[in-house]
Amino acid sequence: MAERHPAIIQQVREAFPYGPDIHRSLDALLDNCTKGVIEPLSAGAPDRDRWRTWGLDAYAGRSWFDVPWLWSESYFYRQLLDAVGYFGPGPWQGIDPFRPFKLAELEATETDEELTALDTLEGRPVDERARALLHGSLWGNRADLGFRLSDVEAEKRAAVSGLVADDSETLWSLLPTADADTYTEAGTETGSETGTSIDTGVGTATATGVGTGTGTGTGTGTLCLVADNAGRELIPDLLLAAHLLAHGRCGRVVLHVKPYPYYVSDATTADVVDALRKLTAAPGAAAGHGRRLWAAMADGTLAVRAHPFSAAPLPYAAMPDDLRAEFAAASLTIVKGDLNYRRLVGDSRWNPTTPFADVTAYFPGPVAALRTLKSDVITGLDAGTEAALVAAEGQRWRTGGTHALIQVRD
Ligand SMILES: O=P(O)(O)OC[C@H]1O[C@](O)(CO)[C@@H](O)[C@@H]1O
Repeated sequence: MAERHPAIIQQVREAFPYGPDIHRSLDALLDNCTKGVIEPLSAGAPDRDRWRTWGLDAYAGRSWFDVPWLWSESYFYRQLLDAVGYFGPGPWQGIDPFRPFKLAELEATETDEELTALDTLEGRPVDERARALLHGSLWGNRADLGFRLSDVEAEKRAAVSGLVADDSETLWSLLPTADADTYTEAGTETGSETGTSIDTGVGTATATGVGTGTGTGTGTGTLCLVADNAGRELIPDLLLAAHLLAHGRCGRVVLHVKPYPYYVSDATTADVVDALRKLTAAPGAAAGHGRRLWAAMADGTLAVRAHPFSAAPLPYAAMPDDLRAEFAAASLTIVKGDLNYRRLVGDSRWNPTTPFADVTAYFPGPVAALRTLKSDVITGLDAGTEAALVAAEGQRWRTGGTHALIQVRD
């Protein structure tokens, strides 16, 4: 925090032609978050009461370094938005201070290369495509601009492809195909699926509302996908969603994004729009997926939610009743990324062999975590895996962003 938050303030300051008032507010925030104490929100702040119930009354007056890390980080982003006039009123209202960085990534050569790689996936057996898209979504989590700010070497370090935990078979079992006769997970395709591409069209999936998910194999259940970063993570998330809908593995996808810019690159509704526009404008297979996702938004089979709790400084165990009801009704909730993992299992230094099922027992329905490891929090490892990681790397495997996991509690 001592290094990353000043660096973020500097980058935002340089990215926009802000006027003197905003520069002064940024100066004040820099001073406050490095040397000062947590200050309450102004009386007129629309979310003041919410933050008070989230702990502001208890933490105001304390050093930023003296309260839970998750809380401090979340409040920093909230205060940064205040400093740049995001909550208005005024000319900078609603202007995402991280947008230039997100757009640069969306336009990067690497993003285009990843989209081109989709073409080679077309025509591959459907189970291979499903696995590739799941792994694309998983490893897309390396694309995290906030993390890279304080760890510039992160992107250059090679990913270790063997996962530290892999419950993907359980994940697939929670997303059964609509017609089990045409496709088996083992990779044998029979009947109409043989040789077809992903282009089967999302419209074939039955639209259902949140609350009708059953996970019984009808392919009509709801998948909640709790997104993390925009750009190079959100695009593969959307492509995975397109595949699951097209193959009747769920009838509806609800994409949970942040209600406002957060942790630099976290996805908001505007970023979903940018990602879909990027897909539809791309050459090759990507455009078709983009168009079908666009149509899925129109017919409701793909929905976006921006719940205030998605940017709360609290663990998911403290989720409000309406969100709990949504997750309870879903066939599966996929939770993306490192921060969401910290919120899912609790932001604690767990013994790494603590069962994932135990720490997520409170979650109201089946839940899967797809995450690259960027913080000390880890659960659900078997003792042999942990010992091998420690022998090879000391404790660096926990935070380097080179390892990944798929963990599921059904
Ligand atoms: O985008 P992700 O995967 O949630 O990563 C964010 C994580 O990176 C960090 O910035 C790195 O420590 C953490 O604050 C946070 O858990």
